[in-house]
Amino acid sequence: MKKYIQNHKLLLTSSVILVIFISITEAFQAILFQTIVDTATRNYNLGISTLAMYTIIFLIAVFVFESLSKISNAALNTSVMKDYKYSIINSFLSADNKSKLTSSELISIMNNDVKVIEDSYLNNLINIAKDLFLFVISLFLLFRINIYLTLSILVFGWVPIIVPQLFTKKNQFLKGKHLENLEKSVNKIKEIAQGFEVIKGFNIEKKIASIFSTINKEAEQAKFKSDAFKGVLGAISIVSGFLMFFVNVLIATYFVIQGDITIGQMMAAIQLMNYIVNPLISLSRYFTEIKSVSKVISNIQDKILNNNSISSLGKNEFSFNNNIEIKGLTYSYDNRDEVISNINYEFEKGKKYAIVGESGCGKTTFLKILMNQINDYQGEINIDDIEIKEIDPKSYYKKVTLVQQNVFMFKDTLKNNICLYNECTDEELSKAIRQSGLAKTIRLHEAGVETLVGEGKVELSGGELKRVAIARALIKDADIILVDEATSALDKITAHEIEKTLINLDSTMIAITHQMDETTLSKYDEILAMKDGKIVERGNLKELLDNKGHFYNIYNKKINDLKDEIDFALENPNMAQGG
Ligand SMILES: Nc1ncnc2c1ncn2[C@@H]1O[C@H](COP(=O)(O)OP(=O)(O)OP(=O)(O)O)[C@@H](O)[C@H]1O
Repeated sequence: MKKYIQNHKLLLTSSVILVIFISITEAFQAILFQTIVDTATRNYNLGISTLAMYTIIFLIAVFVFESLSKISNAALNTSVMKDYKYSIINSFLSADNKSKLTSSELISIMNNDVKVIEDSYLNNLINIAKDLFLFVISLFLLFRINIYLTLSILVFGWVPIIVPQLFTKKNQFLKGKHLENLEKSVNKIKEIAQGFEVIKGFNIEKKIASIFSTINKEAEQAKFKSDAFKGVLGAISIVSGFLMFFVNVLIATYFVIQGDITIGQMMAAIQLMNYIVNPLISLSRYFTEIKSVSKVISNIQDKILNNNSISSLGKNEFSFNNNIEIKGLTYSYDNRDEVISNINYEFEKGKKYAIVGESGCGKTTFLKILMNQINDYQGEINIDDIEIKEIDPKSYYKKVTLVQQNVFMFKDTLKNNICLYNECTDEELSKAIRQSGLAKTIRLHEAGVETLVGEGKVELSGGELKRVAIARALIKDADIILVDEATSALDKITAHEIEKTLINLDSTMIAITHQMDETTLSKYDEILAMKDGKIVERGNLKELLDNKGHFYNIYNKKINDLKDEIDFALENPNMAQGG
């Protein structure tokens, strides 16, 4: 956090200078007060107009310094928090997949933790500067009035500082619990918003509302405990402050009776005592709050800002002219069972490969490794003799693309969703639209490529989303397209069309497919049949069917499943239509 504040030295300096001026004007109020009272009690001989003029100067000074100080503080807050939030998002985007936070954790950090830091750290730093100056100036002025009063304050003044420090740990603990529960509550709210249709569709509104109610109750209770403890802590500070204040008022009264100070000086001393006592109370609170929020700051630092960026891994430029050679590729999540087990294979440039296999055999994991999303595997993956880990990920992602099962859409225009905020010419865009088969969709909407899509806007069908993903790959002129079940959740005709579109592209394509129809599969140069993390068979469709091995079994099972589906639909036309 210090680094972010230091980056705005000018604003920090102006904020500190302005609070010094505020402290001086506030302390001057005591002197003005003393002058007025001593004039009233005839110790001074000043006219009312002179006193009025002093008062007006004082009011103008307060207005100018207060407003300038607030503006400067706001500018400092805005600039520091802007940089801090940017760094968090930047670190989130540079993190590798393993150390990435979940979306709820990120939202919670950006909404809750950052706000706590702004309120309890940044604002308190300026408050500390202000109170410190007010304390020093007031002490100096009081010293000039009476040395014994000053000494008494210096002795008793530590009470309100020391007492709350005894409770810092408990305060930190309660604040931590509050944030922890708040995060759980945010997660649930997000789930409710995302799962709206499932909740309605299965009539579980009441159950979900009741689960939320429990989580929300816990969050509110944790907040209450933290606020209540903070309140009691504040009360303890205030009482210790009052104790010190009244002891000193009594001492001042004694000096007036003795004739050592005037009534005006006593009034000024009381005012100055306020300016000494109050900062002492506030300072201890500010320090306690800063200490408790430092845990939140170090948490953000550890969780996200200290993440190793994946861009620090490889340095070589990506180039693909020959082949991808895989040797002894083995991988297991968290050192458990092997999900990918000793794969040896060679993909050749320009060819189309289909990966088939039963659910859970490791197809997606294999693709994630090829996509450089997982890089703690054993074995080697060499692209034109350069190991993927040695290739600069930025240059890799320029030419390798993944068409995922779920295509994420930004709430923006179709054009921006295809070009993904990169410059792309009208010709490039039209070509990508034509080749991906999106032209019909775009013609349907009046605004064409400027049509707003995404949640709450035009929602694209499953097939159209897949076509957007293909258009993205075409726009970046990808050398390698990895496809993770591009046709899942699509009807047979659309699925067939999408797969046909992909097969007709020039790029090298490695696609997980569940399309067990002869027409599609026969178009692939090679089919890889996977089982238990291994490639157990390879060859073109005819070869694999002739082999009558693992692929043959999967293929036949799918065909039989399809036949059963058709028979069921014929026997139960109503149910089939409904489902
Ligand atoms: N992030 C993860 N952490 C731990 N285990 C995982 C993780 N992702 C996948 N697995 C496990 O690894 C195995 C292979 O999963 P993978 O998704 O690669 O299979 P798949 O063949 O693509 O399955 P499907 O066809 O159902 O998508 C499964 O047992 C799965 O539970």
